[in-house]
Amino acid sequence: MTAALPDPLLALRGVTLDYATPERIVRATHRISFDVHRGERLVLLGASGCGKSSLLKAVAGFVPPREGEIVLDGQPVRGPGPDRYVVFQEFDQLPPWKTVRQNVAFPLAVQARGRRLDAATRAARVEHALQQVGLTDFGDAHPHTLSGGMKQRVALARALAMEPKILLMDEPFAALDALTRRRMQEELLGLWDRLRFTLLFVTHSIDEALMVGTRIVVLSPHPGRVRAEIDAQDFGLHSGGQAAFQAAVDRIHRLLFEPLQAVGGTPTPSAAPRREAVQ
Ligand SMILES: Nc1ncnc2c1ncn2[C@@H]1O[C@H](COP(=O)(O)OP(=O)(O)OP(=O)(O)O)[C@@H](O)[C@H]1O
Repeated sequence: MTAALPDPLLALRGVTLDYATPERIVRATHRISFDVHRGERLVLLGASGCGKSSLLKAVAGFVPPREGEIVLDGQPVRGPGPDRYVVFQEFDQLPPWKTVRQNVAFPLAVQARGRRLDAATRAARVEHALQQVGLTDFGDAHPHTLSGGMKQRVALARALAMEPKILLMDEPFAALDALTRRRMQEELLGLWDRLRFTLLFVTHSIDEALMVGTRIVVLSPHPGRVRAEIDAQDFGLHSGGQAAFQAAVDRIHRLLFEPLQAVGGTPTPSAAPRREAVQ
């Protein structure tokens, strides 16, 4: 007997996203379906323009689907909400005049205007978030005195203080040099090891997808369709030189850039995505 999978935390069902421009309708994604389970690090991987950011915005509630639905913890997504937190490339954009503690408290204070969150609860959440990311001793420091990795931890503490059900990250490390990017990935995975938050992470780097994700949804070029789902649990930051890792990179490269027939798929728009382990 096979054990039933638990209900997904996040489910996208046939999500088509369109943008109306004065000249025409731009289709960003076509009938995208995938699940994200609790504690999973799901990566959306695809070439520029395949609709990754649009999907993230739709999950965040900023772009309504043209068709299909997005369900978070059993509730249809109808707009933005505190149960989802988007971590932008903000590590260097923390207001420099605010201390670390004030930076972490800020989104919570903004959100509290619409909700009943008293000051004591907010302060407790801030301290807890600082402790979760190991920055308790730096609460009174200002961002310019911190390393890049510590700034990322501040950004994540801001998110954790909001207690969202899922963290959404859109190419957070794209603008960084290779060494810094690597350090940031280490910080992120180190925190995940301790806290096991649920992460939906967008990238166009195959290596990053394999290292950061426990599972990868590979999207075809514009408009994005699900091309394959890849199990990446066995890869991590230190898999780089391994033959199995290189084989996975090559396979995903083919999935991304070769016509569907060439990699053994069915060339219909509604083709079911391939679910495969690449090791
Ligand atoms: N506000 C908008 N108005 C019109 N078209 C848009 C808008 N936002 C995105 N698009 C179009 O939707 C498609 C998907 O864009 P999106 O930014 O989601 O792709 P992406 O995969 O995140 O790309 P990148 O990796 O370059 O950020 C593109 O063709 C883009 O031009």
